[in-house]
Amino acid sequence: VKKCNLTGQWWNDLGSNMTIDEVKKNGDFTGKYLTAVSGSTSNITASPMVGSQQLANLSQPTFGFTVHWSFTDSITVFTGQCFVDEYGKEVLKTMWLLRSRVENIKNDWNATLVGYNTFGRNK
Ligand SMILES: O=C(CCCC[C@@H]1SC[C@@H]2NC(=O)N[C@@H]21)Nc1ccc([N+](=O)[O-])cc1
Repeated sequence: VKKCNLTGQWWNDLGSNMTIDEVKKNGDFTGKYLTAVSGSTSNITASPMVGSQQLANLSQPTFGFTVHWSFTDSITVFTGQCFVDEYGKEVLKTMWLLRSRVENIKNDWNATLVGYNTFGRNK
């Protein structure tokens, strides 16, 4: 049976590193996210994340998680699915929304970035 266990270390195409702690019986998990890139001038530090995954069929689960950036006033939500590729490698295909704080509601239109990241088990 193909299996994608989210627990452990992941690296994405930007070089960011994420560590997911044990996945609880209800699918919830916590972890730490160290981004390799930032649009903020602050020094990058590790940030806490919380998330959850589907448990229905343990094969190739969908999931989501939220990163509460510790160094700048913004939040990113990721959502995606874990796949096992033809070589048996686990791959996380994700899309994200990055919401930055803006001073004025007039700037709300310009406050959310969207993108995608692929994560693997090696740097
Ligand atoms: O920079 C930030 C917080 C860090 C975001 C990293 C993003 S999350 C999606 C993508 N995948 C990664 O692994 N890393 C990137 N916040 C921010 C950005 C821009 C501004 N801004 O004012 O332009 C303010 C805060």
